[in-house]
Amino acid sequence: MNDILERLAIILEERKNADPKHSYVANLYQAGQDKILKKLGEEAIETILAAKSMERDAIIHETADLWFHSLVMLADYGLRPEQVLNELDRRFGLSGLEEKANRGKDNDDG
Ligand SMILES: N=c1c2ncn([C@@H]3O[C@H](COP(=O)(O)OP(=O)(O)OP(=O)(O)O)[C@@H](O)[C@H]3O)c2ncn1[C@@H]1O[C@H](COP(=O)(O)O)[C@@H](O)[C@H]1O
Repeated sequence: MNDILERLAIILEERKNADPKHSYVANLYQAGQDKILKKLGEEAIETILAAKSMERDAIIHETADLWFHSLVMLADYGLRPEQVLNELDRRFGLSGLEEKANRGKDNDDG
């Protein structure tokens, strides 16, 4: 399995001590949480627009930007991609419909 998410996470940690003049990621950290979240929102919108355009290369490019900025957001919060992958792994095989129905039961109980 490709380990690019983990390799990127290591770089993103290192960039916490890098010079913003020489690093896009260090620049984002310096600009702060609101800037990181703004970029994440922009990339989400650009991904949607690419999907609407139905241009496959654009969809891949914009989704990569979205995933990358999600990793920056996670790193900013001290979280690692492995934790998200573990959550997806935990959900694997559990139907979204089933999960939603169980959520309803939990609400009825409480
Ligand atoms: N994967 C990426 C990556 N994907 C996208 N980007 C940058 O994310 C930005 C996307 O912003 P936009 O497309 O909105 O373009 P923009 O107009 O330049 O952005 P703004 O001026 O609006 O902020 C661009 O500057 C891209 O270069 C990335 N920058 C870095 N990485 C990885 O992060 C590592 C560390 O990067 P540095 O910290 O710059 O060394 C690199 O070695 C790469 O592996």
